[in-house]
Amino acid sequence: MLAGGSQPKLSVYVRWRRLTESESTDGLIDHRSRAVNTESLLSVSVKPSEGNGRPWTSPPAYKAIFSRDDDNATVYDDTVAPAIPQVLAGGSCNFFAYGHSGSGKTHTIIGYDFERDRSLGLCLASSRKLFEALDSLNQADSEIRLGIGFSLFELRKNTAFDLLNGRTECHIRQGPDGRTHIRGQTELLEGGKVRVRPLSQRACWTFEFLRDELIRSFGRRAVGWSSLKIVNEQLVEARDALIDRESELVPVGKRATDDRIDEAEAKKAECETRVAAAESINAILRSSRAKCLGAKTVFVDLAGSEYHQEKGTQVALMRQTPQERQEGRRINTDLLALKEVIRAWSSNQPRIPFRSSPLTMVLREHFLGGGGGTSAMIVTVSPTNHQYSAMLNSLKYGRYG
Ligand SMILES: Nc1ncnc2c1ncn2[C@@H]1O[C@H](COP(=O)(O)OP(=O)(O)OP(=O)(O)O)[C@@H](O)[C@H]1O
Repeated sequence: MLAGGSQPKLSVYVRWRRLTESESTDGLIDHRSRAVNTESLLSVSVKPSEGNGRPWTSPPAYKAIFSRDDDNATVYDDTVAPAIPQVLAGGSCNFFAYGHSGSGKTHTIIGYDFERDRSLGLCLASSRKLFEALDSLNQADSEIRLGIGFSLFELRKNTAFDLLNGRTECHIRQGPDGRTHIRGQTELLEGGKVRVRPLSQRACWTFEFLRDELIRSFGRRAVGWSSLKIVNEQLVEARDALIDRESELVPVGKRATDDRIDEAEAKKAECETRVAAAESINAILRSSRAKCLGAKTVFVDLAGSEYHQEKGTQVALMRQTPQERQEGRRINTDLLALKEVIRAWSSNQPRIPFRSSPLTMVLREHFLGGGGGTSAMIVTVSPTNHQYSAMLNSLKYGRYG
């Protein structure tokens, strides 16, 4: 690994993917990194070893470059480990993996080998460290029991799929409080009550339980299309309100007569309950002796960057069906919106365009709820010549951090 210096608001890292068994070492991209001085960020120069791709040199933009030989534990030590004290002090941190399909985003964020500690993805390595710290806090104070509330969902088009709850479809809405809410279906119950299911959050008290839940629910993601996965880990306490958010019983103001709920009343009741739930959670957060309670760590495994096109650029894609083209356009909109949000947020602009896409709406509170936390993007790239243009696209996206 090669490391640079200074601390921008979003740290950007580059990770070269290890070669797979079917890839030969011929035809590898020639790449070098350099820092102007020890304080500066690194600049990367790339050119294909054969073929006619143009050489390119980035401005100083990257905090560190991970080589093909660096494993997940090395990436964790440099990117997430420094943020753990911030999370334990109540801050919130965001980590994104950006890159073309097959470049190693899921390998980095989730991991594929759960038996070897050094292979755990960033979200599991982080929760393992957090559990070690929480165990000490729990032992030191018998009146508190801290754990991690974890949620996992996939974002496709305008819908979030709750992977902890059988891949239930959830809708992304902006509430009157300006915050984004991910809500499942509204069901009518007996006695004129409505159940509004928010995105599930599983309370975990041990690392092993969280890991097994993640492995089990991760298998429920859609296959065959490059999708976007978000893992959210929040520090919680074993008092009811935080854990019982999974089902909220809301009395409907007006009893339904012909099996149809008065929509306005249901919406009002939903809103009131949400406010009440938020207030009771806030009361717990305020009264708790644990200053880390409520801190969040978010890991985002972005969709394949080959769909990302800036105006005037052309990226060659395989032959696609109309449905794939439509989904590709949606991915492109999300990635472009995220880039604009990062750009505005990193340069402290007064207006950040969070409402431009469902992805940025969902990430809004994570960007704004920083509270002394860190944000980082790991740009994953393949070292082979035939993925030169996709690799270049990814490096260029990451230089704006
Ligand atoms: N740094 C690495 N070391 C070893 N194997 C890797 C590394 N990066 C990726 N791989 C392997 O390459 C394959 C593709 O990686 P991965 O599934 O993480 O790609 P991806 O970017 O998430 O792709 P997609 O966008 O299609 O989901 C996997 O088999 C993964 O284990």
